[in-house]
Amino acid sequence: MAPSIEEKAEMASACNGIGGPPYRVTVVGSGNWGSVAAKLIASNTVKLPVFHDEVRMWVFEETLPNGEKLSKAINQTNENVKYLSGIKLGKNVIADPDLENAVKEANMLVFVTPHQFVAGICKRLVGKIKPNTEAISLIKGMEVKTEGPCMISKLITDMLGINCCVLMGANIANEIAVEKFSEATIGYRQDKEVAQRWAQLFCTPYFLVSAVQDVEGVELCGTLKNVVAIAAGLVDGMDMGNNTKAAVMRIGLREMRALSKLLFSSVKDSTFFESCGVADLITTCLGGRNRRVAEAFARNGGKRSFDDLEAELLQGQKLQGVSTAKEVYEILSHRGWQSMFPLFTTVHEICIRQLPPSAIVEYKEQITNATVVEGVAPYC
Ligand SMILES: NC(=O)c1ccc[n+]([C@@H]2O[C@H](COP(=O)([O-])OP(=O)(O)OC[C@H]3O[C@@H](n4cnc5c(N)ncnc54)[C@H](O)[C@@H]3O)[C@@H](O)[C@H]2O)c1
Ligand SMILES: O=P(O)(O)OC[C@H](O)CO
Repeated sequence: MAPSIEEKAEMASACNGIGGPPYRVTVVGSGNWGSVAAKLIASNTVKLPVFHDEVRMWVFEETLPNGEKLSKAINQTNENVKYLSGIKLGKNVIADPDLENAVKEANMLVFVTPHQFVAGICKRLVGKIKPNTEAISLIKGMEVKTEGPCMISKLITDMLGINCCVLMGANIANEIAVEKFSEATIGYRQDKEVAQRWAQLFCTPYFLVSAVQDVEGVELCGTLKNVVAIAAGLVDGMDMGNNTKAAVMRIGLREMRALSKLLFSSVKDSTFFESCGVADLITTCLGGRNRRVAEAFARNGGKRSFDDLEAELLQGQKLQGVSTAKEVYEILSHRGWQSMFPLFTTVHEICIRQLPPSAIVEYKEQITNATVVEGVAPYC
């Protein structure tokens, strides 16, 4: 049985000497994964004395078809009726549509929104968060600025002046929501203790978390695999079979590793063998949303846009792969690296309908002739 509030306060006071649990968590985001993350976290905060029971979850407010506000519906039903219906989040999850109010007491912030919204959210949070707050980003994506790529964890650190770890992995949210076993990887910069606290917050018997000292490696794995997932979906949409899909995944993994290492020399090879690496690539290419929408795109012969298909098939959930392919393309073209990354380049050109879906395997000439990236064995 979970301890009572009084018992928790007593235990916390014994373990921190100041009375009351020292850590208070807010989840910034409430989409499909955001809601599952809140559920995972809430199941731990009620049990562990170092955390306040309550988990605030910031909701980007919207009006449901019945006229009700989403945040109110979540608090009444204890379910995110739009993004994760049928799953109880835990009574200690409180939906809050007021961003400032949601973060004002927290000293552990979990960022989990589609990557295109993070800069706007952080702008609103400047000067509004408590000193010594720690953050973790579950967001798979990056921004490209004039000076080059900026990972989301770095953007959070730069804009808010707080340390930011990352958590990525083979984590299709709907499967974790029904407590099917999976693993995840935390990437941390220096402070192992902070990483361990995040692991404590997320770990459950069905969600095992490990930590590696490689923020950029972990985050780039989570980000770049979405581009490969688009390629895998295109292959599925043209019924090209398992061998072709495996080939695309292998080439994609190779490009993920090569680009990550070119962008950040600190990235470790071993990171690609963690859950955030090859395992996430596999699950995304088998069962993710990027794969699914790309399959529909190819089945339509590229006649309907990704935006159109995303809106129809995902009902408000967001794809990350199409915008990431564009961001990667910007990096590659700025540096003249397109020929070294034929799969990434071709995915973008298909997404913008400059090339037909079938081009996903027609670029093999380029692969054969591709410049070999330092440290990466030749393609053929
Ligand atoms: N869903 C998964 O299985 C999964 C698993 C692991 C990681 N992720 C990553 O987590 C991140 C968040 O994904 P998700 O699945 O929780 O979200 P989602 O795609 O299910 O939902 C979209 C969210 O964006 C919000 N939104 C819409 N317009 C907005 C705006 N202008 N400003 C702020 N928010 C707005 C919506 O309210 C909703 O909460 C992504 O980077 C994704 O790649 C997702
Ligand atoms: O559904 P996707 O394609 O956004 O992928 C979900 C997760 O990132 C899988 O780990």
